[in-house]
Amino acid sequence: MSTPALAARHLDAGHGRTVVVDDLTLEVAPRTVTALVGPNGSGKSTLLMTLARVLRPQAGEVLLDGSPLARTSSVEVARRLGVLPQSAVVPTGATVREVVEQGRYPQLGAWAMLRRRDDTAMRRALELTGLTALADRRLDSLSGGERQRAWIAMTLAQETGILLLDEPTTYLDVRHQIDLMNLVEHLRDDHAMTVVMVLHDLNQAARHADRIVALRGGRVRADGPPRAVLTPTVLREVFDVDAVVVDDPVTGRPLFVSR
Ligand SMILES: Nc1ncnc2c1ncn2[C@@H]1O[C@H](COP(=O)(O)OP(=O)(O)OP(=O)(O)O)[C@@H](O)[C@H]1O
Repeated sequence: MSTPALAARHLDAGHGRTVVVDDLTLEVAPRTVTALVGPNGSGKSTLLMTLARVLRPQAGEVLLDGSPLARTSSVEVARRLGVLPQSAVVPTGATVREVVEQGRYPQLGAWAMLRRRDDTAMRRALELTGLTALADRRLDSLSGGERQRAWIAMTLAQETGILLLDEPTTYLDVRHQIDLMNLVEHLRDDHAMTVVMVLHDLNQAARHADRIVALRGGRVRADGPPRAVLTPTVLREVFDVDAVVVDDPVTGRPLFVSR
């Protein structure tokens, strides 16, 4: 396998002294989409935020393109890794355009030449999230879904090779959920990006991810392609759900239906 885009080695992660993620080892191949799933409190966000260096590992290490994340500069991390956290503080008065522009800060260099690229990156991020018409609206005047799309646009404007998304479809109506999942696949296929995202919708994970990692109690309980993870046994063991798994009539991927 080529150097993993991201790797966790014997990672312990948590909050204060509480260990949430316990001795976790994981390698994420470049140009893949990985879905992290698991019950509430199983450690998905804690893991994602530790991979993003928002949280410091309690033990073990995270590698970004093979190099220790802890020894990579903050600017370099921000250039290579975009993060959409579960909740973000809405800046009072800021417009969508201003928020998305913040995504460009890590890329800003001393050369004025870069401005053109910034404009292009911002325009593209607004277009991809369907926010062009709302660019001058204040973020605090938007609906929950529009605001969520603005955060996603900010993350996209960063133009990183890796995206870590925590429940990106939260607040989105079904049309925008589909658009976002298609966008994730487009970023992988046409822009060689690596995406790790926390999802609660298992059918969405099965449909759009190459790999599903199921956590419970801070440990990996199942890991593999959707067909290997979305099984009645895993659904029972990880989620306490009694379910049947059928073939999605559109994609042929596994689709679960609870009993
Ligand atoms: N800031 C914090 N301080 C202390 N404990 C925390 C903090 N954030 C999360 N936890 C605890 O860590 C554990 C794992 O939380 P985490 O948010 O990683 O789970 P999750 O799988 O993402 O859950 P959910 O599906 O509910 O979003 C939970 O028991 C939670 O209460």
